[in-house]
Amino acid sequence: MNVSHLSLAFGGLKALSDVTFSVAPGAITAVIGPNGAGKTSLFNCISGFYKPSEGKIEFGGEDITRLHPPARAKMGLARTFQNIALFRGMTVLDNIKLGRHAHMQTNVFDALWYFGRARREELELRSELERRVLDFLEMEYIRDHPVASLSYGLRKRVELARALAMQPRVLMLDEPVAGMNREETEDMARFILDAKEEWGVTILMVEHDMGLVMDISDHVVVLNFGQVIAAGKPAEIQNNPDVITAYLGSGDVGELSRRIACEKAA
Ligand SMILES: Nc1ncnc2c1ncn2[C@@H]1O[C@H](COP(=O)(O)OP(=O)(O)OP(=O)(O)O)[C@@H](O)[C@H]1O
Repeated sequence: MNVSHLSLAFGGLKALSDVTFSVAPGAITAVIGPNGAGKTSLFNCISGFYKPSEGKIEFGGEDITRLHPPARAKMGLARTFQNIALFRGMTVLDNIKLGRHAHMQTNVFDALWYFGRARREELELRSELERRVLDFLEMEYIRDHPVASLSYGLRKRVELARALAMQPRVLMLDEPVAGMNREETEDMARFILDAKEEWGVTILMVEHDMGLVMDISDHVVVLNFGQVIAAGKPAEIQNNPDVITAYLGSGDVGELSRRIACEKAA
């Protein structure tokens, strides 16, 4: 995926200015930056919820800048949300099944085309995939539990499962470990890495947890005031003076300096 010269304004406020970066296939790319830097705005432009005023987003060689979110999802762009967006009264499995709708045919001709054996085979394949996702995320034992009865960490995992069940080419994770305790964070880190390594999914994530970002990312893009101020490997980013300056005064600087101190001590 290539994002080029993307700009977005809310009235007089420039949320994004000339943002350019690439997401390498098969890698984990993280977008970081202090509060209000433009990370969520960037995610919303990429998934199609916001229309950028300038710039281009290419996905799999196609220009998707003007496509609606469902069309992008159909092309293999899946996302999770910062605040959990699940149907709380429904079971884990039913929530995961909702991911399939991105691939299901909706018009009459498509429905007729799929009628009968082909349709049944597709449904069987989907069930098999949902079973594999449940197994992969170690959630088989809660498949029939209502989402409302689950812990916060498990609910975040259901969101990941639903996105994976869309068989995405690129999975966008919006703050996947926000609000999680250490153990839940470690579990999620392992699942994200495995999604990349075992399922071959390309990952683009926004995350405040600097420890997670530095541990699992292949490439980090740093935003500040809507502009890219640095991009590179985690080790390069955490020693970049512009990044450290951008984080001064933000709540995340503590974690960043702790990481730098640990690297120096090692
Ligand atoms: N819908 C909106 N209307 C007006 N201004 C907005 C809107 N969404 C975001 N902004 C502004 O755009 C800027 C970038 O916000 P954004 O939410 O993208 O940053 P962020 O990096 O995701 O922040 P955080 O880490 O706090 O989630 C901020 O100044 C914010 O106030």
